[in-house]
Amino acid sequence: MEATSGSWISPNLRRVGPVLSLAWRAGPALLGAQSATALLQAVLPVTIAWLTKAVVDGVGGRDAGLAAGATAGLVAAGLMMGVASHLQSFLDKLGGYRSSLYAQDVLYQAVNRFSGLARFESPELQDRLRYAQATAGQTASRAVSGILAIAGGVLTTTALLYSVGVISPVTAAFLALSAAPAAAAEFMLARRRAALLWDLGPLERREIFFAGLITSIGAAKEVRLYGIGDYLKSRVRRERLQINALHGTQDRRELLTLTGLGVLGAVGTGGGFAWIVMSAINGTATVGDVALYIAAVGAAQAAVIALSGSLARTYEDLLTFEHFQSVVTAEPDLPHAVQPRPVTTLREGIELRDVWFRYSPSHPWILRGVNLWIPAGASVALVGRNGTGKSTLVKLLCRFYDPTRGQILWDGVDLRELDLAALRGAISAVFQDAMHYDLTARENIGLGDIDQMDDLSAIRGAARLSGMDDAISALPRGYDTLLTRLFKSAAEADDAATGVILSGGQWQRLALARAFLRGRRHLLILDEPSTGLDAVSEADIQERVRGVWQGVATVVISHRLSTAKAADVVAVLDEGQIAEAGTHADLMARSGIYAGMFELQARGYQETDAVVG
Ligand SMILES: Nc1ncnc2c1ncn2[C@@H]1O[C@H](COP(=O)(O)OP(=O)(O)OP(=O)(O)O)[C@@H](O)[C@H]1O
Repeated sequence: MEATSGSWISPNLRRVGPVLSLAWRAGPALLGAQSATALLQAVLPVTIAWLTKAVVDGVGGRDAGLAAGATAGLVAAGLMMGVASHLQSFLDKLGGYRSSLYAQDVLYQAVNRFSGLARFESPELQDRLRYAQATAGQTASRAVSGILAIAGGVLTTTALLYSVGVISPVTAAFLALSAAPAAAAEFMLARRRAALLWDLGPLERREIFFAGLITSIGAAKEVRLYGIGDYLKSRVRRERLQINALHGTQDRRELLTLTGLGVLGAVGTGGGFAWIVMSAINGTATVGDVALYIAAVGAAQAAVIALSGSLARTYEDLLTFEHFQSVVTAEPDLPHAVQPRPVTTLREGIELRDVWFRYSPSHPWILRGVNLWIPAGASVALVGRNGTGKSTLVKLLCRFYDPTRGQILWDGVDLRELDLAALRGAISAVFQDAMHYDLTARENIGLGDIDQMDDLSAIRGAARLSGMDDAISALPRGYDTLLTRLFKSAAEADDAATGVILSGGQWQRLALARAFLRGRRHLLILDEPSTGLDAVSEADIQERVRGVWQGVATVVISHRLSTAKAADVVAVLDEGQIAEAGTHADLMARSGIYAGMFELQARGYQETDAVVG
């Protein structure tokens, strides 16, 4: 990472442009006002130092006009100073609201552009996303304020040094001696702090994960039954101890550096003071010059402290902003066709031609030369043991990943050449790990086709097909009932009206309703659609699915071979390849893997009357 590499000033300067550009796009007038106020705040301390000299010289030289004019100027400058600092913090806050809204839009738009899944599985991206979200929240606006403060601080310090230099170059040298190392050291410390931030990333993510298990409702049952609360607490503690140790090292480094700098600063300002006093006694400087020095030292020390603080914070913010930039400027995760071809109604079918796939070069091969034909209008059941790659195969059909080798052809056209959004629009799916949205029943179904979100009759129609209409209608607020107990809608004043929790089978039916709402698309994917359903419900759902999607190419994954039996073609995935494919009758006649599995299940039913999954 750059924070630990050799040249670090220029990368930071390069980051300044994008930060300012973001603030500019979020609100140009506001950025202008922030800059003007920062400039005013930068010149006021120098003006005050010179006015102080003029007052003292005016009083010493009995020049009433000079003393009165400079005093009036001092009062006005003091007034402006008071107003400017409050105005600055007000404008910084306004700028913060604007740029965080803008940055949030840009960030989530960029994340929505990740069309595949691989990026979400990268720990590095997860860390970057966390920092990018922080940036979208506050970091960008803090960086803007910081950049303006640094520019102002540099201006103030330079002008003060110059002012002191005009009356005594040696004194100015003493003052610089006290200021320059402090600024340089803050840079160095900020750089280390930024590197620390990156090292803390994985530790903090693990800490959040374990802490989340202790507090989440999802894990509460197992945590209590297995008695693992203390174990999880110790994992949180272990991560926190490591985080604290890293912080402690940095804190000790800062203590030593800043103490050394404090001593150096005192020597510098003390030396300068001694020099200017001696000069005044010798008659080579005026009493006003001594006053200027005292005012300048005070202002310079305040400016350097503020500048050092701004440098440190802004350096960290700029580095965090780098993560935001890397996310929003990331290349597409799946190559996009230059001239994407439209997705036409599936006429012939989908062909998997020698498809090889692994999740990354360091992962094992999951699919090893799969050849499969999914005819238009027919249903294909994909069966096989756990972990043989059935869900992986359907993820490739949705183009969440591209095959590592081989091709998937939609009526002869490679999926990579098709318009990706149109391809996704042509597919309806119920995934094995279907989402439970902590939203209302209406929204849970409406998300299947966002255009119909407000069409209650369409939503009810989908729920009726999945057998959920009665159950939803009986909920406290019908279709507007929250299906979670985590939130409370604004309208709900009492506890009795808060959300409900559905059963596993009801959630599964809701996922089916979401797919039903999409209506007939060109390809239907059902990955374990009967998970959590009792045998009667399963048969009922199968019937309904057939009714709606008769004639639509369907891929169904099921461990219940009664579902497979009903399909036009059964394909057995084994060791990364299609080991057998044909009708149920063909495969039974072949007495191979499928026939063995089917007979085992059938025997289970006969002997125990139970379902063997
Ligand atoms: N995102 C991923 N990254 C790395 N490996 C993965 C990923 N998803 C799945 N795998 C691995 O790929 C293999 C196939 O998984 P997949 O979910 O496709 O199997 P499956 O046949 O659907 O299994 P099941 O019948 O249990 O649902 C498994 O070994 C799994 O660990």
